[in-house]
Formats: sequence, structure tokens, C-alpha cells
Amino acid sequence: MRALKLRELSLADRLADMAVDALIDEADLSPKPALVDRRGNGAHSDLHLGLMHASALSLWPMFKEMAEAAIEIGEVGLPLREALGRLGRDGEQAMLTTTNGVNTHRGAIWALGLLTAAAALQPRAVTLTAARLALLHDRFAPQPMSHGAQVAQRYGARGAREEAQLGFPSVVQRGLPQLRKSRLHHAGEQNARLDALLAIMTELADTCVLYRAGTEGLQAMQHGAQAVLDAGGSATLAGRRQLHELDQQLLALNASPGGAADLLAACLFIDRLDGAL
Ligand SMILES: CC(C)(COP(=O)(O)OP(=O)(O)OC[C@H]1O[C@@H](n2cnc3c(N)ncnc32)[C@H](O[C@H]2O[C@H](COP(=O)(O)OP(=O)(O)OP(=O)(O)O)[C@@H](O)[C@H]2O)[C@@H]1O)[C@@H](O)C(=O)NCCC(=O)NCCS
Ligand SMILES: Nc1ncnc2[nH]cnc12
Repeated sequence: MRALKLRELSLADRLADMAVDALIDEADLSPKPALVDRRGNGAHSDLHLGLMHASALSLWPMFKEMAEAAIEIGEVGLPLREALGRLGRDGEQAMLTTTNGVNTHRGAIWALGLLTAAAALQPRAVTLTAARLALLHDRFAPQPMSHGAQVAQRYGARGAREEAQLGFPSVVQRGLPQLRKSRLHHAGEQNARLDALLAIMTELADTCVLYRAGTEGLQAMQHGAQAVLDAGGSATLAGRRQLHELDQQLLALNASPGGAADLLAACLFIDRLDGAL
């Protein structure tokens, strides 16, 4: 019998697969407070799980092209930064076409786009390389009055841009250590991922939450997430009760932690990458 020969995947193919897998794993993870998951739409009237999956899959060619651009250009600098900006804007259009105009993954395009390119360039210094790229100014980037820009004016929070420029501290200092700690304590993979999301939420200035629910919403998110971890995390009964309370509280405030969700995807991407090195 002739053996089935699978096509060998290039590095760019594999990185794009990992980025899309991270987005799908994030979307599927349940129960996430006020976010779209297997249970429902959270605080969103225009999102659902199928749309999150379709959106994630529509971004595969963009992630692959970002990795290819990094390999071809070969160094951190303005040519790569501006190539990524152009690919990111095209990817955003592909996402909006797929979702009929709904913003599902804008923050994820930014975070995972930078990390995918960085992984193609410097697999052993991914967040640092992504930060160096984020610090470069893309001359062709439009300056829209985005929700993030409005929140920056009102509260001084610099959101997704600053998180990347600082080398993703919410992921490196919060999400990843918690993911590994909860795994070590045999929380189970889904609970470990929920704990990583909560750890990210404890300190993040999530501009989605600030835009929708102001500082009251942000405090509810940060304190509520800490309360779940203090109670023992998602794998314990007391932690589950706190998690349910946090979900109810954020839903009542219409406060969706979309930025934290994107950073969980970034965390799962880096975790997977570390395992593949
Ligand atoms: C530089 C950009 C990141 C633009 O940033 P800016 O802050 O100006 O723009 P926003 O449009 O607000 O997008 C930022 C998104 O990043 C996520 N996020 C929020 N806080 C943080 C944080 N502290 N750290 C990291 N990431 C964060 C968040 O994304 C999620 O939320 C999205 C839904 O948000 P929103 O549209 O506000 O949704 P709703 O409240 O539901 O709106 P309504 O329906 O109610 O009206 C969701 O998509 C999640 O992904 C923020 O939204 C960069 O994006 C940029 O320059 N883009 C242009 C294209 C480009 O050049 N890309 C380059 C690729 S390398
Ligand atoms: N699961 C999710 N729910 C709502 N917004 C999101 N943005 C990224 N992931 C999300």
C-alpha cells in the first residue's frame, strides 16, 4: 500500500496555524466572564462563537504573510514594520468581510501579528522582538478616533499599543506564570487557561472595558479576577462561585474584557511556541 505523503509545512505555515489555533482555543474556552464562549455571547449582541471561529480562520493568510515578510526582510526596522501594518490593515478588511462588519479580532491582529512576525525572526526572544517592532512608527497608519484613542483621551490609558511596546507584560508577568502554576497544581488544562485569563485581567487597563463601563467596570474586572484567584482559582468550588459572580457583575455593567481575551490568545501562542522550540 502506498503511504499517504503529507506536504511539509513551512515555518510560516506552522506559525499561522499556531496563531489561528490560539484564537480558536481562546474563543472556545468556557466559562469566560462576559466574553463569547461555548455558553453564549457574553456582553456582545453582535458576536457568537461561530463568528469568532470564522474570523480566526479568515486571518490565517495574513499571519502567514506576516511571517513570510519577517523571514524575507530578515531584521527589525521600518520596512518590516510598515509591511506588517499594510498586511494588518488588509487582514482587518478580510475579518470585516467575513463578519459582515463586526470587529471580532482587531486587538488580536495587532498582538498576534507582531508576535508571529517576531517568532519568525527571533524565536528565542519573541516578546522583546515584537516590542521593538511595536515601537517603530508606521508612517501609513491611519489615525482614527478608535475606541482605544477615545479612552486614551478620557483616562490616559494607552491600551494595546503600550502593552506591545512594553513587551506584553500582562502575558509575560501574569498570564504565562499563572498558566504554568495552575498546570503544576493539576488544575486541568481548561482551568489553567481560565486562571491565566484571570491573571491577565487583574492588572490590565483593558480599553474595551473602559470604553463600555469606565473606571467602575475596570475596577470590577480587576478586583473580581483577583478574588477568583485568591479563592483558589477556577478549579475550586470557591473560585467557581467567585467566577460566576464576576461574570454576572461584568454582564450587568456591559463590560467585555476583549483586550484580556486577545492577550490570552497571545499567551497560548507563546506557550505553544515554547513547546515547539
Ligand atoms: C494600534 C492598534 C492596536 C490600535 O489601537 P487603538 O487602541 O487605537 O484601537 P482600538 O480599535 O480600540 O483597538 C485596540 C484593541 O486591542 C484590544 N485591547 C484593548 N485593551 C488592550 C490592552 N490594554 N492591551 C492589549 N490589547 C487591548 C481590544 O481588542 C478586543 O476588543 C475588540 C472589540 O473592541 P471594540 O471595537 O471597542 O468593541 P465593542 O466595545 O464591542 O464595540 P461596539 O460593538 O460596542 O461598538 C475585539 O476586536 C478584541 O480584539 C481593542 O479593541 C492597532 O489595532 C492598529 O493600529 N490597527 C490598524 C491596523 C494595523 O496597522 N495593524 C497593524 C498590525 S501589526
Ligand atoms: N471571546 C471573545 N469575546 C468577546 N470579544 C473578544 N475579543 C477577542 N476574543 C473575544
